[in-house]
Amino acid sequence: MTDIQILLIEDEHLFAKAVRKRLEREGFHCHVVDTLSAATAYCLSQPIHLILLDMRLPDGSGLDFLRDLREEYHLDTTVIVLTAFGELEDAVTAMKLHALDYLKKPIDLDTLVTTINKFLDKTVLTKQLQYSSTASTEVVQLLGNSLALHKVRQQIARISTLTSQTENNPPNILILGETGTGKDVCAHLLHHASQRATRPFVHVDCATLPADLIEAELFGHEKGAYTHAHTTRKGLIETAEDGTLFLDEVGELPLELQTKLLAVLGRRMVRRLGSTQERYTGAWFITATHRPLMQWVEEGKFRADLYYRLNTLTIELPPLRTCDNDSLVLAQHFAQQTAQRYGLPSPSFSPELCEQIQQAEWRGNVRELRHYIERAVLLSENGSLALHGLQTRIDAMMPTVTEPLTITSHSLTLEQAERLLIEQALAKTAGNVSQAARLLGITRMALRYRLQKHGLKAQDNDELPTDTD
Ligand SMILES: Nc1ncnc2c1ncn2[C@@H]1O[C@H](COP(=O)(O)OP(=O)(O)OP(=O)(O)O)[C@@H](O)[C@H]1O
Repeated sequence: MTDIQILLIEDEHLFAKAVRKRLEREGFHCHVVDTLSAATAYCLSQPIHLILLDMRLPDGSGLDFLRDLREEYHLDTTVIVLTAFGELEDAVTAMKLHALDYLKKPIDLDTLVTTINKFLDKTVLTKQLQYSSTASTEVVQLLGNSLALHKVRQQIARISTLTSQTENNPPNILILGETGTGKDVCAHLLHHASQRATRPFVHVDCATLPADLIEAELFGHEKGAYTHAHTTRKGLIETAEDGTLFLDEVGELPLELQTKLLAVLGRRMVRRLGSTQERYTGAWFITATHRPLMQWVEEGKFRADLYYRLNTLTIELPPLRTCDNDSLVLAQHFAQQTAQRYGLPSPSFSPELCEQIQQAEWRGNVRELRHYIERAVLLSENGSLALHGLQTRIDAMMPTVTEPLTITSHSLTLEQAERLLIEQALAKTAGNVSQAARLLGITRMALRYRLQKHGLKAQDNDELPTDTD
């Protein structure tokens, strides 16, 4: 990663996710917000090199934001405007407000990256970009001490043993998991541990490719196959050769393409659009999705036969909140890594910070934790990590008390109130001690102590042995 910080202001979540992933692959840091108010708060608190600004946001117009940025906050951050069809006038106004460029939607991600790189070429950031092209090849790992992560690493190792000994087509792998849990990392690890490590690894993000282009992108086309096919081009399946084709967000594939993909997996033959010739593909198919694919099969949104074909083997990445203590292990790793990268003093974690990191929900999983920690390290003084924001996040997750507690002659004792709250928390979390502890704002250890004190029992469905608290 470079230290180039990009802020994407966009409320189309799938598109935003695709852009963010692509930019991260290029070695940039990308933070996404979906409202102008969040964007303003972010711009005023974080160093940003570039803003990608959508014109229509739920709480106002991108132009007003740009005007405020320049005239009220006097920020000259470079802005690239993303406009939809018919918003050309807005683009012109944006240029007058010193936007660097505008790109028309649907945005081609290659063009977006080229535009960003052109901007970087022109600035003093060039050096940092050169650093990124070497750093982006940094070895990726799935870190974490939890049992759940350990199981994932074991699965990867088992598949690697299988695939490192044979030239035959390895089994298709389906990687499942919430956003930010490490599905990309997992796909790369599988590729690098296989016999194919030195061959192509082609990453296709099915959520990014526009529906009308995706078929030509995947299968390629002959010259003249359709209006804009001016040359013959091979598709991404062919480009993967006998390496790996990683179909990310495979749940987003339109149904008719699911049928075509099923045929490729069955017969291992690909035919370019407009061609009669079939070509063999020896690519290893790894797919990933954050969607509940099985449920989608039941709802008719995803082909059952393709689902079963894709998940010869399934790897399920656990959400960070179910991997006790991993958030802290990862936080310390990311903090150390960031400090080293920027030549900062080794960060120190106070006991309160450790506790807060462990109690936070991390809905965006490892990605969110990583970004939070990287920011905290960059903003910290003398290596002592700042807590800004995290406490607010935790407070926001705590249930709000709508009625003030009052003492009456027949009210509960403190002891009884505590027991009642614990019982309610356990009922809410179906007996899960970790989740109940989070709800109550105490550590798992503290909750266990209180459970014992009140003679309460909880269903222990946690991942780790209790002494790891
Ligand atoms: N266990 C882990 N150890 C170290 N880094 C991790 C781990 N899991 C994820 N990361 C890091 O978190 C970030 C997000 O990971 P990744 O892109 O693989 O997630 P993802 O599941 O593919 O997300 P999405 O569904 O949004 O595509 C990356 O920077 C990755 O290196």
